[in-house]
Amino acid sequence: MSDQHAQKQAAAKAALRYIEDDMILGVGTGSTVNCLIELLPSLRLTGAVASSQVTEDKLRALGIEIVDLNFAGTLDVYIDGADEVNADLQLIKGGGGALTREKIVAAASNKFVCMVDDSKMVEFLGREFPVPIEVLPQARSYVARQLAQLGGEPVYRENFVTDYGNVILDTYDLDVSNPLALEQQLNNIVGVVCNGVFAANQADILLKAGSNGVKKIMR
Ligand SMILES: O=C[C@H](O)[C@H](O)[C@H](O)COP(=O)(O)O
Repeated sequence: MSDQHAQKQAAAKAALRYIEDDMILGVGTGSTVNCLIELLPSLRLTGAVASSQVTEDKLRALGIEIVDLNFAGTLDVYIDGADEVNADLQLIKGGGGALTREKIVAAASNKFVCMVDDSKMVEFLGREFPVPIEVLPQARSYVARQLAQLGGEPVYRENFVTDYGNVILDTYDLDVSNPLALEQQLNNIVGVVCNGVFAANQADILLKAGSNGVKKIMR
């Protein structure tokens, strides 16, 4: 087992304290969340709102009831990972392509608990990891030109279709110095469904796992 995997498991274990009996839990997507999903059968959940088809399938396989967000109301807690996190608990997400459904569930939750290993912490978002942008297929080329005008370098994610039937432009070199402003600016491009900057829906609590254990950071 790699150190990094052990750290993901430690972060997932630490996240259990935010889950209460009879809760409908918002569940994210990715390898860190997969460590959490393995622990869920021992809990007494009413059900879960899944942030992707992949997560939904994993939860179902473990016998966890899937709840449609439209019938769940506001969730108490959403737990997910991230691709990059800055000191203000703003995030880049969407490496697995689930950003839109993830942002919806995060927005519909009172508390967003984010679990990461040390490697995800950055001083500046977007310097290494590109910003994933979900785009309506027909608008792909137009949106790519708009992103280039903003100084970005969009790369079409080949052989990938989102849960909503859209495509992803992984965009390098965007200026993410003001994440909230960039998030809004990207949303304003016609044809963009959602972008992977989570500034308006940043994490409330960060569980950061490192070689010395899991540190809790509050917003
Ligand atoms: O679309 C995928 C999600 O945003 C994931 O939460 C993110 O990519 C982190 O995944 P992992 O825990 O595998 O690093």
